[in-house]
Amino acid sequence: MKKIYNPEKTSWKSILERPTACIDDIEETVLKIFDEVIDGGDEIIKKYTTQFDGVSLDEIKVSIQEIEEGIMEVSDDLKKSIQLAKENIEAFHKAQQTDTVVVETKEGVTCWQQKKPIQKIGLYIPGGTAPLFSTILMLAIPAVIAGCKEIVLCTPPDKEGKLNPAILYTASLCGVTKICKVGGIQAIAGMTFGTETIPQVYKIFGPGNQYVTIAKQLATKFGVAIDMPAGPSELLVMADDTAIPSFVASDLLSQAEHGVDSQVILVSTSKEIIEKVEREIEIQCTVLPRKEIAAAAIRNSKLIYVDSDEKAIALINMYGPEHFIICTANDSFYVENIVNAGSVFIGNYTPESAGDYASGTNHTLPTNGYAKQYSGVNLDSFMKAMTFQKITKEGLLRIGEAIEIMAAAEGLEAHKNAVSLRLQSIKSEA
Ligand SMILES: NC(=O)c1ccc[n+]([C@@H]2O[C@H](COP(=O)([O-])OP(=O)(O)OC[C@H]3O[C@@H](n4cnc5c(N)ncnc54)[C@H](O)[C@@H]3O)[C@@H](O)[C@H]2O)c1
Ligand SMILES: N[C@H](CO)Cc1c[nH]c[nH+]1
Ligand SMILES: [Zn+2]
Repeated sequence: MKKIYNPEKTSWKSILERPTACIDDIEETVLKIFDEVIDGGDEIIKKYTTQFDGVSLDEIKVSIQEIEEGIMEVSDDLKKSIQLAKENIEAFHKAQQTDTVVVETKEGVTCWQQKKPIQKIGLYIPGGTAPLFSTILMLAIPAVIAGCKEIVLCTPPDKEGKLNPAILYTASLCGVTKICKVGGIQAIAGMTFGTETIPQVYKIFGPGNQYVTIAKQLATKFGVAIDMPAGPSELLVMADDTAIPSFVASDLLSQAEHGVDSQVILVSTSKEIIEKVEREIEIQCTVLPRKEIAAAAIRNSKLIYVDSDEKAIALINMYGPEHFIICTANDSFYVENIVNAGSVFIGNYTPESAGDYASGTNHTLPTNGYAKQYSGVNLDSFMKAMTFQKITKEGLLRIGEAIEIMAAAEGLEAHKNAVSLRLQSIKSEA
């Protein structure tokens, strides 16, 4: 891990650099695959699945038999754990439902706003190096609460062309019926343009590696909406000398093991804590099954010493981490002053893994600094806020003249007429 003991001597830009590839590096490949999928549909999806996932698929859609067999393979312990997580995620996302907002802005002029579900959505579930069935909970649960009608799920197959049983169990538990064995850029192309098997959707959700994330971003040029750029995982821990080094190291490694392009950062006001955490990372990393991946991500990562909380928070807000853990005595300072982070974890006993799986919050979060302008997935992500209005004759008499004057000032005579004709009619009745 790169050690930075004096941020004043290093440019903040270089401190905050991320290892993710930039859009230009991948754009050409994505647009080529998009073009081919538009013309060739399922055949092209299968061709790229062979190229990138190393498997030749007979069928893209998972059959009912495959789902039933998968469900039987999942242990009771895992089923119970998934159900506990589901309860918490459901409770937290149900509580995000809002009532219709109704306002009579002037007597006779009633405006209201009501949320309506997005009818057709696509869920991308990462599966390149680990089958992230927990992401199904994070996406399908709010989608069902919102009332989305058509939910398609895409996730990469393994080398035998199969999906992990826990993916099949969780999808079926959450009410997803159409599951496609396709990942990467080709999955995003399928859901953006539609193929014989994969339905075209209005909005694509879900995290993924750089290929998936950049494909999602480019897909928006073709009319589909996306939740946000949710790419390689990140964690920033702020620790003072009340932090527990082994806990901090375990949190940093938890996000480092996601992928070689993940990045984890420790910011601390204690040089001693930095040294201890660094040693703990070395010890804990060696026994991890994914130690090569974690070690590669750790090489992208940084240990930063700062001499004040004010400097620390300025740096953290400039970085905008996906996950932010606060392990300091004065945690309220950071809670009050953090403005750019996807999800915040407070105290020595709030591991980031809790939010990844089971506390109730959503783990699909903005990365790469996008926490500055995007929220993580939440119930509203699956809905549109539609507005309605109803105006009585009396109401139009109250606001009509203002509309006429404004329309005339914009030089839009037809707009003015739409009011004037009605006002004349009302006045002639009186
Ligand atoms: N931000 C979030 O909310 C969040 C949540 C969970 C996971 N993640 C991230 O999701 C990612 C999951 O990555 P993953 O790779 O395990 O699974 P993935 O499903 O995102 O990607 C796998 C796919 O990438 C494609 N691919 C691989 N190499 C390619 C190449 N050279 N060219 C074109 N396509 C290629 C393949 O088609 C493969 O199916 C990790 O980076 C993890 O950190 C982020
Ligand atoms: N930490 C990931 C989001 O960056 C989510 C996840 C799923 N499974 C384990 N972790
Ligand atoms: Zn994780």
